[in-house]
Amino acid sequence: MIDLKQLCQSNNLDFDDKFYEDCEVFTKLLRQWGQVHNLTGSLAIDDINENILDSVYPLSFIENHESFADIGTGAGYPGLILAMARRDIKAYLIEPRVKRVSFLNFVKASLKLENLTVICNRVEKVEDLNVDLITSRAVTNTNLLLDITNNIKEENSSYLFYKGSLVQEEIEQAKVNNYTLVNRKDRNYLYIKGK
Ligand SMILES: C[S@@+](CC[C@H](N)C(=O)[O-])C[C@H]1O[C@@H](n2cnc3c(N)ncnc32)[C@H](O)[C@@H]1O
Repeated sequence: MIDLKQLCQSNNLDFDDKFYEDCEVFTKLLRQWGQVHNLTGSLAIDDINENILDSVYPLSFIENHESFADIGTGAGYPGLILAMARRDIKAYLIEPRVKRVSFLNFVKASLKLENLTVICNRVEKVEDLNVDLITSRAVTNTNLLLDITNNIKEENSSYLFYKGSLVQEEIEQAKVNNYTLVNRKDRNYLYIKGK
């Protein structure tokens, strides 16, 4: 089994001990809830650690943001993990499926994540929210993501989309400018800067 701290450090990421303790609680709860409810894919520890690393990896290259909203957080990747890693940033998780929202709220309460708000809705129906970073993994293509998040963006919002091999086609289709593309294994992180 690969230790999460070692995994993060070998990727030039370091967090305080509290983050790793929180990840242990998250992992335990995910494995408990995941056996009963259909929350996510693999519940193997190594896969959970890899998903945690995938979630926080962009913290090594993105700018500082005051708030972010994660679209379609599911069982927690990447938005819940980002909120655990950066308790100083206001975090919103937008997820319409009730069981997944119950799990996210249970983790929020267990870890006393005061920076976190979980919204049970589809993003296009969310009102009165504007954030300066919008994140999403495995929900829909870039063009559609930009479209359905129009109501929660600020004038200069940035975007961080966790993409796979189709990222270049998506960039062209969505006519994206001013972006950074960072690759790690099969993951392509598409960071579209608002300013
Ligand atoms: C394949 S799961 C991905 C979950 C998580 N982001 C991950 O990478 O493991 C897609 C999630 O997006 C949510 N979703 C789908 N359409 C959405 C929408 N319009 N607004 C917010 N969430 C949405 C689904 O309920 C589901 O939990």
